[in-house]
Amino acid sequence: MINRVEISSDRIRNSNSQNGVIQPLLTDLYQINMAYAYWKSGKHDDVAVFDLFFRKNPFQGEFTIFAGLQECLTFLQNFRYSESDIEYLRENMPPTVEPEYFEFLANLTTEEVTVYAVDEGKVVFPRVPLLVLEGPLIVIQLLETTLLTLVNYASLVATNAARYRMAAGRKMKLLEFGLRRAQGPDGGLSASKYAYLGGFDGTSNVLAGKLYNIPVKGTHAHSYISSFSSLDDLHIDTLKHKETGEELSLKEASLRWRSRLADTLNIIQSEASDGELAAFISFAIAFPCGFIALVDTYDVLKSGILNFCAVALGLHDLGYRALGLRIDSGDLAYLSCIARASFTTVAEEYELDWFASLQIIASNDINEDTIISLNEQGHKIDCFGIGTHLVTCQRQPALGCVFKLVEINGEAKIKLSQDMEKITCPGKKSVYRLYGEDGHALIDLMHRTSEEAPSVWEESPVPPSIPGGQESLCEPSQSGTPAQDVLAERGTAAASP
Ligand SMILES: Nc1ncnc2c1ncn2[C@@H]1O[C@H](COP(=O)(O)OP(=O)(O)OP(=O)(O)O)[C@@H](O)[C@H]1O
Ligand SMILES: O=P(O)(O)OC[C@H]1O[C@H](OP(=O)(O)OP(=O)(O)O)[C@H](O)[C@@H]1O
Ligand SMILES: O=C(O)c1cccnc1
Ligand SMILES: [Mg+2]
Repeated sequence: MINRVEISSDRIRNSNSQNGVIQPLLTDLYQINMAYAYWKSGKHDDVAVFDLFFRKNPFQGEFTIFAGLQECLTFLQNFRYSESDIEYLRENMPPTVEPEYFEFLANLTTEEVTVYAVDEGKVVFPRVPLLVLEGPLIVIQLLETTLLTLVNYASLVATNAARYRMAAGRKMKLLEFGLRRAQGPDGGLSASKYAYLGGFDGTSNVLAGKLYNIPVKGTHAHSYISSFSSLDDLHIDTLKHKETGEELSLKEASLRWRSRLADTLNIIQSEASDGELAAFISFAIAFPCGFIALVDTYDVLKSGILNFCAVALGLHDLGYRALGLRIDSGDLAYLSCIARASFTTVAEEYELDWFASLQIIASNDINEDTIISLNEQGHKIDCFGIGTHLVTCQRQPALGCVFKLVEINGEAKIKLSQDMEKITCPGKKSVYRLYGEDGHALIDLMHRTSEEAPSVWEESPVPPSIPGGQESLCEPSQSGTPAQDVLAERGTAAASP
């Protein structure tokens, strides 16, 4: 399950450019101090093995999605202190530090480091190493903080996104809207990237779309609606018919439809906002093939739905189909049901089947519990736009991945603690995800690399009832239930999380 990966593989060379702040000085000072002390005490040639792992699943959940690997490998491949880095360290470390140390740092690369890793995007469990680094102690020590910062938030957001996906179901469209609320520009970019990895369909973050090839999507804000006060604010109200090219008034068409629809939908036309209608018409003229309207600026039931349907039908007269609407406040379950019922009524009344399946997007402080609650109540939403709680990981703001020394010069090392949770599993380990005959994953089995690999169809001494095999993770395995690789060879579908 945890395989050797090439730091300089094609997938790294071909990967998109890395955020400029990911560089060797993006670390804690104590790493560079330790490296000096190692160097000074002649530990240049010591070979170390470090495990990167977490102790507890986030969000009081049962799983974690591993993310950030590609960024780690790119970082390792490019690892090199620049001249200005060295200059900075020279000026900021104590004057007693020997000048030769800075020469040593200037020539440091990760060439002698071997990386073993779980595939990015896999489901992972506590205590199982996600990354194992083997190589010169000094170099690996210098990598700790950066690797942790690359994996911790990435995996947390990917896990959060996967949980939202599980709550919302496969069919629901999920858009990430979090940039404005993220922990700074960097957090915003990472959130967009790893929410997509965790199962979202797209992002509103344009730079993330460009850098990471994520679909970018967007509607409009309340400011667009409230910038129009009346129909007089419409400077342009015509649009070319999609097929004939004839220039026709979308305003006239929408107004005609609004009068008819007021009867059809039983809404008092005079209570609907003309400013909102003007905003919808102008937005539809700008995006006739992609018209989505935000309908809650004034009143969803008295104004937004009526104005949206009027412009959608006006657009239809001109040969275009609207896409849908977005609701950003109020009771999202109730309002979505009313919106859908209105679409169905219009579809039936005017024999326009497609109108019944217009998209309903909901947003506004949505979190996992909101989605679960909406499902229980029943709703007609097709797409959630989710920002704040997704990117800030409301329920748990950090994942606790750690990076621990487990072997030095072939000798296993342990960290003891009064706190049982903090005791490390010593030694270089291999990890096997064991699958049952039906293709479902049973446990992750971890043992010393020097021990024999588990073999197919041989009984495991590990009780299968232990979830994730976690309590037995430090025990050596003599044999095992069918292993993933062998099942794959036999053509059995291995459970891929
Ligand atoms: N039917 C529902 N069931 C459960 N939660 C809902 C439902 N409808 C909306 N929510 C959630 O309830 C909260 C409503 O928040 P709040 O009262 O601050 O917003 P609002 O008054 O509707 O709109 P705003 O203050 O943004 O104009 C949001 O988190 C929203 O996602
Ligand atoms: O609610 P989130 O999950 O963070 O999703 C993003 C929010 O950002 C936008 O408005 P913004 O919150 O800026 O303004 P608002 O308070 O008027 O909704 C949008 O309309 C959403 O409400
Ligand atoms: O496109 C949207 O509707 C959007 C984008 C960011 C934040 N809120 C909404
Ligand atoms: Mg909001």
